[in-house]
Amino acid sequence: MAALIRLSSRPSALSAAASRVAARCFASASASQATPTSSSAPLFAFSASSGSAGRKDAEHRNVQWVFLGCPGVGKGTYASRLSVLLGVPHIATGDLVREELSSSGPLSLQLKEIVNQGKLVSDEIIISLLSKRLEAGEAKGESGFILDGFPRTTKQAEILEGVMDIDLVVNLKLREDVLLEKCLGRRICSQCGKNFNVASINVKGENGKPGISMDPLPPPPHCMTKLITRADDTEEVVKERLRIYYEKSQPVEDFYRSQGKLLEFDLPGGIPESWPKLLEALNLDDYEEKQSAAA
Ligand SMILES: Nc1ncnc2c1ncn2[C@@H]1O[C@H](COP(=O)(O)OP(=O)(O)O)[C@@H](O)[C@H]1O
Repeated sequence: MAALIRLSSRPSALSAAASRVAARCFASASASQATPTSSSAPLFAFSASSGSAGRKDAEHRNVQWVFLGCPGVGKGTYASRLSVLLGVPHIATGDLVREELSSSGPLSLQLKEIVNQGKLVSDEIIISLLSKRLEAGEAKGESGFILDGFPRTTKQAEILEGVMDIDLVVNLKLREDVLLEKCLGRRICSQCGKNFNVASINVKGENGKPGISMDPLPPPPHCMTKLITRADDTEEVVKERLRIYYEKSQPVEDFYRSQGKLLEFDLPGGIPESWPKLLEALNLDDYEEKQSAAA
């Protein structure tokens, strides 16, 4: 599929946009009326595999993509790989929440209770954390982003749409029984922060659903003794997070589907099978080869 990735010809002005995101959120009355960017906004077609003219031009910004998908689907894994490939920051709101949790800031206790029950943090808090991250990024000269875990409610999507042009929304999909196993197998290195997975998944196909196998993603020896499990990766909490995803976050898929921005991607297996297929779906397969040849 020749996915043409459309970039706005407007410069990103992240800082201004970030402040507007926060302002929008707190002005709740206007938030629900935020108008989605029309497809007639000044856009130019950009084939991400054909030289990325837009990204070289100082006047234009880098990609602004969103990753959607249930807990455990692999948003973080694929968003972070793409961020390295495209040279854009990977911004995961779950990471921003966990950073806040591990600080002794005033929000920490309040957030801990919400997150450990598998509930969503309020739109106000999450947008304030995201705004701060975007502002810090802009100060460092960042352009573009791959958002992971945001937006998670239609209100968040409307607020974002009111201030930024999202080029593409990738919706990662996986069977629910596999999602649960993947969440329960997830481990994080408490020192380097990298994610691993000890689950070995081998589910047979049934009732028309294809089978799926995924090898564990083992940590290197130096991380082995420092592995921790997220407090919200217990069976009970993962089931609650999945329930909340279907209730609150699935409508976000419809929001972007109706704008023609949603790329549905069924993961065919683990990273070795899925990564090349995802690049193909994004029309980035050549891009990876060119990048490694240039390195
Ligand atoms: N956009 C958001 N809106 C509200 N809460 C969020 C958002 N992003 C993250 N969180 C909070 O942080 C927790 C962890 O998020 P994340 O790491 O993205 O988990 P998941 O593995 O469920 O995708 C969520 O369960 C939720 O409490």
